Amino acid sequence: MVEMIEVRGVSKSFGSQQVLKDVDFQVKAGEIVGLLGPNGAGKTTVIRILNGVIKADAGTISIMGLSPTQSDDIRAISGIVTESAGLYHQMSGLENLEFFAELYGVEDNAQIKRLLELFELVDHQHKPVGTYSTGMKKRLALSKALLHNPKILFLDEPTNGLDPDGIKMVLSYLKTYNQQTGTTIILCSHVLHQLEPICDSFAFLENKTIVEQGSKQELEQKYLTEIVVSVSTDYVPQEKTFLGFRCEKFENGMTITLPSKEEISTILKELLKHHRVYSVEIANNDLESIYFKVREKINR
Ligand SMILES: Nc1ncnc2c1ncn2[C@@H]1O[C@H](COP(=O)(O)OP(=O)(O)OP(=O)(O)O)[C@@H](O)[C@H]1O
Repeated sequence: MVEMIEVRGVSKSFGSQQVLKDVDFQVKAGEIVGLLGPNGAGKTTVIRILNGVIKADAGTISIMGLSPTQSDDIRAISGIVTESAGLYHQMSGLENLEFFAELYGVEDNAQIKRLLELFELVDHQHKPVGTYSTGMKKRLALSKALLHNPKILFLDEPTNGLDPDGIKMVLSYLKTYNQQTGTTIILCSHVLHQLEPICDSFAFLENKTIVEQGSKQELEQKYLTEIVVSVSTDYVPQEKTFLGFRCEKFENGMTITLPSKEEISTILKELLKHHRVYSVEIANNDLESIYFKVREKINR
């Protein structure tokens, strides 16, 4: 995959407050990248700089070979969804899309119909947007951002305000859209576990800079120095170790701490000689656990 976005040494201050310092990251074409960090870390600021809404104080940025200062060209190849979706509430969903399609010079008449179908808004297209649920508004805002078939989609906290069903729905639409069209998607959020299933890679923004970037597999390899395996079994450990590995009992089983995944089969073989095993799960390889490891390392 080729680099779609290349950010090098970007810094930004608002007055005397430095928000970004030497930010580096890359995004490959067709990837879904999660830009993750706590509240106030500067995620929105990064998105606004990439879009040319505000200017960086230092550093270089290339978006498909363009600089964010070429804002018209950037707008032509990208779409953005922010918290304030910029929809007209007194107009219907369809009228909103027709209005913005004309504004963006979208000539493909079938595009609105396609998006209404993709985001399951056909039945609601004639209702005023003011009567839409938060989830429907998000889906309409996504449709609006995708009217001109952008190559890159920027999403600022796309799941904010949604209930669990709404979150699942919006994220699965995004994944489907990415797979169907190959559109590169950058989304920022402070809710790590939500983005884990849909992102190909992650960039962690902390202490004003990107402290780590990589795919889940790359991050696991780098940060998971031990594996905690949760085993549901009828075996009840009497000791604090099992086959020499640290273990702890819980109601229907035990957790065992192993130096690597390789030892999982060793402990299972031994257990299955005399006991039943109902499930085996790695308990510490979720994105949140890895993120805590990254933070531990940088704050050391
Ligand atoms: N236009 C501005 N003028 C002054 N300060 C600003 C401006 N925009 C952002 N900031 C400050 O920059 C910091 C980073 O803000 P930003 O919105 O980029 O963070 P964020 O990571 O997106 O946060 P959140 O997760 O809460 O949305 C905050 O301290 C914020 O107050």
